Amino acid sequence: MTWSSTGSFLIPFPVPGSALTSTRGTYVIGALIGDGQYGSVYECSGPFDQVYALKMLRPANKPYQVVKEEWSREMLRLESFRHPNIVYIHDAFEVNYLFYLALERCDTSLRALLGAPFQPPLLLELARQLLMTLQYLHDNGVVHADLHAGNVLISQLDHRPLVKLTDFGVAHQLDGVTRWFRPQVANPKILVPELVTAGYTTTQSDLYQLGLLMYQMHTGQPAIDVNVAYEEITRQIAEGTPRQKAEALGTPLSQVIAKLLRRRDAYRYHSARDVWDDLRQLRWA
Ligand SMILES: Nc1ncnc2c1ncn2[C@@H]1O[C@H](COP(=O)(O)OP(=O)(O)OP(=O)(O)O)[C@@H](O)[C@H]1O
Repeated sequence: MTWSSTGSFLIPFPVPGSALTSTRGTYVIGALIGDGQYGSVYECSGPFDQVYALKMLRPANKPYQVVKEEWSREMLRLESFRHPNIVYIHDAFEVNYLFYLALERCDTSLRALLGAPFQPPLLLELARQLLMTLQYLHDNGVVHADLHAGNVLISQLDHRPLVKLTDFGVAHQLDGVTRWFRPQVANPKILVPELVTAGYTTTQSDLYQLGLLMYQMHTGQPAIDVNVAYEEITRQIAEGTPRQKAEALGTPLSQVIAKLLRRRDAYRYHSARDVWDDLRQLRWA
């Protein structure tokens, strides 16, 4: 049995075969799909034998009340969205001091597909769906702020790939302002220039993160080397290395990616819609 330390008490994590009951019925835990920084995701079977991805928020030594607030925020946010490219939430519940979200089970994540250059039609289709999703979020004043390849899930992989954006634990409601001043983040996967140099995030930060994803889909390589010290990562970002790498590619798509990766958020595309206006006109050799 796996044990977790949450401050003063030890709480057992669920194991395959165990059952968890919410007001909507019983969920039987299956295999662990994966672990992230803030959660563990299990395959599970729901009250009508449907398959879900059950995300358990990892207590990670945070006080009970803090974890509960994070879970509640993510649940309310997911419940408020109605978009075909945002992962669907079916249930949310607490069992034995642990918090769960029963989510639509997707086939894979973008992270699992990266490693070699994507064929242009696939890249364009994934970018189109991500742009449509970001425009929806930004129109509703929400910054995702955690747009890395592990959070871009994909369904119907064998048929017509359907993007499902997930993980709104960090997402922020801008409430009329354009900049969200926030504590520095430790996760190099989600750093953006304005956060590194001025301590804020904006809707255009999501476009920068999309630029990083598109660069990697286009080349098979990350635009930022994250296997180095944190200071070196922030230096690459502050000095504009990703944009320079994109420009050096010299392909039609690379010009769009380079504009997404501009250091100054004001010089990037102003909206996801503007990005698609350029992308749809690209001609591939
Ligand atoms: N609804 C889902 N369907 C299928 N797989 C999922 C689903 N949600 C998450 N996963 C997978 O579970 C794993 C863990 O996800 P989680 O969101 O906890 O962390 P992460 O995205 O890997 O990293 P981080 O915590 O840094 O964001 C990932 O491999 C992710 O692709």
